[in-house]
Amino acid sequence: MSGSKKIRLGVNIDHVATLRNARGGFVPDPVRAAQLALAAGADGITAHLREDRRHIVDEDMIRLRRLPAPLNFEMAATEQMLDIVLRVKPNACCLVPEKRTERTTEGGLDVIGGKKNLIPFVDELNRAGVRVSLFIEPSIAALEAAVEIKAPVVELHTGAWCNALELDETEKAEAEFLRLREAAATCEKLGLECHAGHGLDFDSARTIAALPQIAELNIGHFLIGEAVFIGLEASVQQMIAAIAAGRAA
Ligand SMILES: CC(=O)[C@@H](O)[C@H](O)COP(=O)(O)O
Ligand SMILES: NCC(=O)COP(=O)(O)O
Repeated sequence: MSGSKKIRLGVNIDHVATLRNARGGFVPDPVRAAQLALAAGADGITAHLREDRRHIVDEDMIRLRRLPAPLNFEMAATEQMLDIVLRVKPNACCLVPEKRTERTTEGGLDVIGGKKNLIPFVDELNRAGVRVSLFIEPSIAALEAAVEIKAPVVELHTGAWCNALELDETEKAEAEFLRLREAAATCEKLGLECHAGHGLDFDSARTIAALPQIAELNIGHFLIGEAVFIGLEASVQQMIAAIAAGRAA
């Protein structure tokens, strides 16, 4: 697999909705953020319809789907979500674990314990023409389960690595990066398309972009936070430049 191919950037606009919901009402509008991100060069939009609707709500998904850009619909593997995703018909759907009390997605989907339920769930999405990815820990066992589940794509959870970098836990960060590197290489062997995301900033995105198997990065919280200081377009453009620099290194 060539590492020279451009990495797609999916901009996750969830936290524009977090800000909107803090006051109620309609502003700031995540759809406007999506339009700006696309104008700045993002390849697609990612949004997570959480079961508790803490940020993105159902109507946001319908409006995001009308944009002329790929929509990656993140959701828990529940019957209610399946019903919504089959109506919205996004280009892609990323299945993620959810816990009501978590502040953010704490780990990867339990693809080993949940295999029996995930096989028919993913089959239904595959048959509907929605490209499915599984948001998983960078572990070989999880990748092998993803193949059995017949998901064409996995998204490696980069949160543990990014947290270690942020806390200056050098040894842990190195160990987590090795896990990601090995998992990305295993994706290639198993025929899985490899995406990654969670907690990435300009530096970590540049570093992970050097892994030749990475085809797509989905990044949200940092970009929206940075937009407060430099604007969303500049934030997305700097991220695209960081990813391109990492890929070229
Ligand atoms: C799957 C995932 O973890 C993210 O896309 C997430 O939705 C970002 O926002 P929160 O985890 O804060 O809901
Ligand atoms: N799956 C995308 C994702 O997890 C985005 O996380 P973050 O960049 O908002 O931390």
